[in-house]
Order: sequence, then structure tokens, then C-alpha cells
Amino acid sequence: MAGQNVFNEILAGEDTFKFYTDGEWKTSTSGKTVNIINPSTLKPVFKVQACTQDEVNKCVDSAKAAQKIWAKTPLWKRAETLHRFAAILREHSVSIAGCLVKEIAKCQKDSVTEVVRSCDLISYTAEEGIRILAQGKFLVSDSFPGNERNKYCLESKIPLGVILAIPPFNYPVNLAVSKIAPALITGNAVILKPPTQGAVAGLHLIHCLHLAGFPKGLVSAITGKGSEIGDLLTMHPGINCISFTGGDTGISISKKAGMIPLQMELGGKDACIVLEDADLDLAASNIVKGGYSYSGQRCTAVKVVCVMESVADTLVSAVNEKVKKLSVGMPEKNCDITPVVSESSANFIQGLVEDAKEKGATFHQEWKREGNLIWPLLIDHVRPDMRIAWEEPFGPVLPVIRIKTIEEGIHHCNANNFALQGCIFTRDINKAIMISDAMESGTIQINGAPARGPDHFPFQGLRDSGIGSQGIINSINIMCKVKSTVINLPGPSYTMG
Ligand SMILES: NC(=O)c1ccc[n+]([C@@H]2O[C@H](COP(=O)([O-])OP(=O)(O)OC[C@H]3O[C@@H](n4cnc5c(N)ncnc54)[C@H](O)[C@@H]3O)[C@@H](O)[C@H]2O)c1
Repeated sequence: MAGQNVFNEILAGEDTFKFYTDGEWKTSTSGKTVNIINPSTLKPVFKVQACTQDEVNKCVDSAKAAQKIWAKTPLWKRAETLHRFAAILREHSVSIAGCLVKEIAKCQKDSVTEVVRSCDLISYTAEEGIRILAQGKFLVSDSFPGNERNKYCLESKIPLGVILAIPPFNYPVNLAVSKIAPALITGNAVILKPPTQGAVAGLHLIHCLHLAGFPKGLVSAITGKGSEIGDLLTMHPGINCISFTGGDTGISISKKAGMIPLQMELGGKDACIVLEDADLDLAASNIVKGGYSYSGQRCTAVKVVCVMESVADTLVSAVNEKVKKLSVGMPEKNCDITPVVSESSANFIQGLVEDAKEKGATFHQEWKREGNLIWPLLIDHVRPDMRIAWEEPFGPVLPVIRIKTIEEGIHHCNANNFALQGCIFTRDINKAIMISDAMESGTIQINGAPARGPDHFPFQGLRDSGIGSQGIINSINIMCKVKSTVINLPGPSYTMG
């Protein structure tokens, strides 16, 4: 099984990939493909199938049938198959990372880290699933007023059915398995709709799953244009839950979806509040790591710094010193700053930068762009009338707002539609807790940059940043529903020990 050839089965020709349904790799009857553009070269690098509506319907039918069998598979066997999947994925982590480098311009070492982290996530989910699903609840009736102890209620967790998993481009492997693994351990079937950029890494991931021996039809991977098959998938009556990570598309999906559980993780504009008593070197390191890693294309990137005016000059110069040291170039060379995912994304970032420039922000570096490669920028003296104060650039440009009071920083965090994470730098833990309580965001980090993970931590956004919560335990729970069985005794019965 070792070696690259194991993936030959998923190829439909040189650099063209099949889709996966009913336990087999197939070409679409549409005869059409979708191009994946390498963000570094701006040239097509791979092609994936443009699946038809008929193919989507067939996937859903197969998933429904396979799920019935899977739900009757003992939990320990489901866990065992997931562990096998993790092991196979680990074996191929370097070659899958190679796809990420070409499709999303993530640097080689971070791409490997993403795949390895995903293997750990799958194994952890298998273990956590065994513990969570092994236990139910036993309730008795006499705790509620007016009742005797004549009813016993057995509560257990049962699968939902077919889960639709839609990850975004920036973590196409990790955010696929964070949906697939909890869905499978809980006895559900999964349909993966990978992002176009990142689809090929996603298909490799699915082939590892195929090799692990899951039942035919239980998992499928449908590729194609979101605009052509997106609505059909997200509004399909055969889908019982949608787990989506991405941008505003998630808002429209949530409005169109039927009466099914939704786990939506959307964008963020994570604010970093820096107080006068902060360890400014620690804050600067975290701002640079948080703001510029993977060229700022992370939902939990630091996306706006709100710093107390009295320490702003010191903080800004510490950040600038570190920005100077960031290497800029191609992902194959493991540069810190690599090309952003698409030309439209680079144009959008440029628009935000130009708006800030026109409105008088201070630039600490010169604006420089070659193709999709954008040099890191720290934009100072940003004011609320500038777009970059509120919008998510998803690029290596970071605005700094100088604040006179802590309340100004809290207000900036709470006035935004996004509310994913935020962070505070201070040496005063009491202040930190009180500011954290006042910041209306899904997670607040104290003296550390925003981050998703470790993957078993809860992870959620408020307002336009999401619905529900992720993290291994929460994902397992969201992908089940509660079923209860009530035993009605002929008369009250009190256990005597
Ligand atoms: N909160 C989080 O956990 C988290 C994590 C990573 C990224 N993000 C967010 O994701 C965004 C960047 O990712 P992106 O550009 O891939 O997001 P996106 O919303 O453009 O796409 C996300 C996914 O939705 C699919 N899609 C597009 N149109 C669709 C439709 N009509 N129906 C069904 N699916 C459709 C895409 O193909 C992709 O797989 C940023 O806003 C970022 O903050 C959030």
C-alpha cells in the first residue's frame, strides 16, 4: 500500500481526479471538469469532476442505505475503522501535504502539520466517541412534582442520518476530518463537498478512508461548482445535518436549510486588546504569529489590534521588528508569507488597503504585490470609518486602532458582526477576566493569540460567526439526537439498595 501509486485509482487522467460514490471512484457523466488554479503560478494545476444533480441524488440514496448498516455496526468496530483510517492518512501525510502546497499555497511544513493534526483528531474522536456514546442517562419520575416513582426513562444518543460536510479552502483536510470523524463514530453517513481549492487534498483524504474499509456508500465526495450543486445539496431532503465552515455563504445556507441541525463556523474579525501593563514583547510575538501565519488566511487570525495609546508606539515598533523578519515567497520554500488563495482574494485585500490609505492610515511598510503574493503590512492609526477596521481581509495585512480607554476596545469587538474569538494582553488577571466577560465573542484568549484547538476544546462563533459549537466533544454531541425509552411500571417502585 505504501507509495504514491496507491492513489492511481482516483485519477481520471493526468492531473484530473474522479469523484467518490458508492465505494468507487468515477468520472462524472457531465463530461465537465472544474479547474483548480495554483495560487503561486496562477496556472491550472488540477481538475476535478463537475458532478451533476443526478449524481448528487444518487450519493444521497447510497448514503441513506449505507447508514442503516453502519448504525448497526458495534461502536468498538466503528472506532477501530476510524483508527485504521487515521493510520493510513498518516502514512500518506507528506504526499497529501504536497497537494495543499499546490492548491492553496500553504507552506510545506504547515501542510504536513495540518495532515498529521488531522490524524490525531480522527483517533481522538474515535476514543472520545467510545466514551461519550457508551453512556446514556437513567431518570426516574418522582423528582417531578405530583409523580410517584413508577416511570423509568432510558436516554441514549442515536445518529442523525446523513451529514453534509462542507469545509473551507484554508484547512481542507483538517476541517473535513473535524466533520467526518464525529459523524462516523456516531453512526452517521457523510457526504463531503470539498472546497474547489483544496479539493484534491480532500479526495486523497477520502481515498485513505476508502482503504480503511468503511461500508460502500457510507462516505462520498462530490465535487463541482458550489453555485451548481450547492443548493441541491444544502436543501436536499435526504440531508439530516449540515456541518459547514466558511464565509458568508454559510449565512445563506442557514436561511435555506430545512429543519435540521446546523453546525456553522463562519468568518471572524478577532480583536486583540493590549493594555498598558501588558508584556509587550509577548503581545507582539502573538500578534505577528496570530496575524500573519498562513498569510492571515485563518478564521482565528488576529484581524484588528486595539492598543492603549500610551503603549502603542512601543508595541507597534516591536511588531514591526518582527514583521521585518518574515520571509516572503513560495510555499515550496516554506516561506512565512505565501500567495493568497486567489486573484479575487488578492484584489479584495488591495481594495481594503487602498481604502485605508485614502482615508489617512499610517503604513509601516510599503504596499507590495506580485500576482497573489502580498507583502506583510501593518496599518496604523486605523479609524472606524475605514473598511479594514471591520472587514475580514483574509490576507497578511493587519490594522491597528489606538484606543484611549478599555471600553473603546470592548466596543470595537462587540460592534462587529463577527464574533469568533478575541484576545487580551495584560498582567492583571482580574482585569483580563472582566474584559473577557464583556467581550461578546465565542472564545477569548488571555495572553495568547486566538486559535482553534487543541481540537478537543470547544470552538464557536457568536452573531454572524456561527451557529453551534465545534471541537471534538461538541461535534460528537451535535451529530446525535437523543432518544428515550420510558418503562411504565404497574405501580410505584422505590429501590431499597
Ligand atoms: N469559523 C471557522 O471555524 C472558520 C475556519 C476556517 C475558515 N473560516 C472562514 O472561511 C472563509 C474562507 O473560506 P472560503 O473562502 O473557502 O469560504 P466560502 O464560504 O467561500 O466557501 C466555503 C465552502 O462552501 C462551499 N460553497 C460555496 N458556495 C456554496 C453553496 N452555494 N452551497 C454549498 N456550498 C458552497 C465552497 O465550495 C467551500 O467548500 C473565511 O471567511 C474564514 O474566516 C471559518
